[in-house]
Amino acid sequence: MNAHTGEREQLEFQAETRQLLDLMVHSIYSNKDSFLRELVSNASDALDKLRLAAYQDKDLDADTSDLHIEIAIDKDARTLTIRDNGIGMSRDEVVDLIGTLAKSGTAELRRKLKEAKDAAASEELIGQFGIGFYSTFMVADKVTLLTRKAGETQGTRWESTGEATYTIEAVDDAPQGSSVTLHLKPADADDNMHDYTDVWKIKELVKRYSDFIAWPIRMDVERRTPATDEEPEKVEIETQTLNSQKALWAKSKDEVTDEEYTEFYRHIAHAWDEPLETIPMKAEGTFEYQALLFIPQHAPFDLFMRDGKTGVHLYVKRVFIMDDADELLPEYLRFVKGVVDAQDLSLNVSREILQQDRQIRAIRRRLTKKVLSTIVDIQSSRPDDYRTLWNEFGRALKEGLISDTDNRETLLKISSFASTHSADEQTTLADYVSRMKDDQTQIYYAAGESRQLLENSPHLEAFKAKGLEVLLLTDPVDEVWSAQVPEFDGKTFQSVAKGEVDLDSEEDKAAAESERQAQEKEFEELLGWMTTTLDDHVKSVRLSTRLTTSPACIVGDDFSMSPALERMYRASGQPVPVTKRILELNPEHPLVVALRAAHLERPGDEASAETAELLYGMALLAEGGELADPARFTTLLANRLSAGI
Ligand SMILES: Nc1ncnc2c1ncn2[C@@H]1O[C@H](COP(=O)(O)OP(=O)(O)OP(=O)(O)O)[C@@H](O)[C@H]1O
Repeated sequence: MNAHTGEREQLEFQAETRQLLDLMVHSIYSNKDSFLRELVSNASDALDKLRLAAYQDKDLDADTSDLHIEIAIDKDARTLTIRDNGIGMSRDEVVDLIGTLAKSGTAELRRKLKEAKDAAASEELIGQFGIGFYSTFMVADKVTLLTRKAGETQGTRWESTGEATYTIEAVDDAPQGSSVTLHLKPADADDNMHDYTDVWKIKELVKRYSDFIAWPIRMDVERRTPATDEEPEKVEIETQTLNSQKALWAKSKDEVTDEEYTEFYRHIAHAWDEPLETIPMKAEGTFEYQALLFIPQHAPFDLFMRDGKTGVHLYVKRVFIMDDADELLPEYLRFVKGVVDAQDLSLNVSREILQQDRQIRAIRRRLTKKVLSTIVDIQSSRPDDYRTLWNEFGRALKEGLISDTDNRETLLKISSFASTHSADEQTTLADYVSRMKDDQTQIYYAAGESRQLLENSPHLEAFKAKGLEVLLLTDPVDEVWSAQVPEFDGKTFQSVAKGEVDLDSEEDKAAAESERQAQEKEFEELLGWMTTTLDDHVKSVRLSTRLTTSPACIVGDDFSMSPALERMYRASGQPVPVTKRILELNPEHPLVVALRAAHLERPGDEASAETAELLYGMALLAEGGELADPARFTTLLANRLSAGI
């Protein structure tokens, strides 16, 4: 749609945006000052983008001679304007970026905000999602955005009161870049709403939130010379630069305050919370670079989304090159935010070049090791922070167990898992090993969809009876790493649902073995017959050493895929052949004993075949599996029950 100057259109906000705006207007967030940080942050990004665009496209018709941010106050009109001469936005971009919430996950944010009971909970959520431009409606009852994209001639004016609609019109004389004018609500000290037309307040906020911004933030300030006997009062306007523009990553840790680090983190990560840990790094020598990394306190909502963002920005000699430089850290550390400033790369380095660059690979190795060793330190010295970190990012870190064999040992060390040892505390592998029984040689684990399902699964019966601790793994990624990681501290990982388990202690072994042989003989006929009868469903039927109370369970081969993993692959659209597993029977269970007797007495009896099939179905249900034909199962069950009554 093309509009010309004078044609003002009224458009509606997308429903989700409207609700989010509503929350902003009625201001659930107590730190109202932060709108300024958001606007300055956006302006700074726009300047970064323009510098880069001009560098990459020599023909771009843009003015890059004095890139800066300007803040203007109009006390009489009660407006505050934040202006930049950066990249600007086209009309379509304004509609897309400002009129709709293009971000995925917005619906989720809204739902969670509704559930959030108090301001603290809301703030936490905003920290997770970020609300950027919309934060202006916390302090303004009308916002005007005037913008012109660098290289284009026509500008756009957008205006809204934060209600259902906004207006948009084309303008001919807009300067390059964007200016956002806030028509301020009345100041209200009780509601943390300061007077944002107060020069000192603005100076203080810029200093506090945006001092490190690399571009000058300027403001015209009145300078009054008091009247003397000879001269009347003189009022001059002086343009001041409010920020020091110092790159924090180039400073050593003791030169920077925690507040400065926090504000920088918020700028770089588009976050509203505080970092859990700040990691400054400096490398001199062959590859010179500085890095400043942050581990957040909260996982972003898109941590597990396909197009989720990675967090490290690349600079070359202080010049912003790209955000989301995903070559700088492995994917499993995508929650780490920050910047890397490399000295020896070319300014027009592309993503493709990054992938092959030796220096980048060396930086990536160093950063990875540093982040992991930092987590090791947090684990040993700040248990509460470690728990937060693991709860938020453990699932991502466990992906590293699969992809990063170089750091596997460290990753195993920092991992924690639920276990049968405690109902609410997770355990490290080292702690598990310290509790192992004298003759225990393996680390046992059960993998599945929920703790409850695993705890009650027949697979765990003998482990429980013998007091053996079992890790309870419920993340999809657990199924994958546990099958690939060979060992921890010399102990192999053994699934309770795979292979044959031998839980007898050394002294009991001989007795158990001879009893087993006797039982094998006794049940030989039944097992052979059941294997044939259930041929469509299972690979074989055998006696179990893991059951104490259930009649039967189903187990996989040592290397077969578990049913949960099969379902996961199928859900993601990958074809997976059906693997037949093994049905194990509990030779002590009355039902199994009776079935053996019935089969011997009346071979070929339909009732025995039905009972065999029911046993298989029950074992499947007990592990949380799904019946292929539930209607048939219920019919068989009804038959058997009525025959018994
Ligand atoms: N001053 C500006 N100049 C150019 N583009 C801008 C400017 N301000 C905002 N934008 C565009 O609008 C988009 C949305 O801005 P908004 O502040 O809502 O979110 P954000 O900065 O992307 O992320 P966050 O919500 O985490 O702050 C930006 O990504 C940017 O593309």
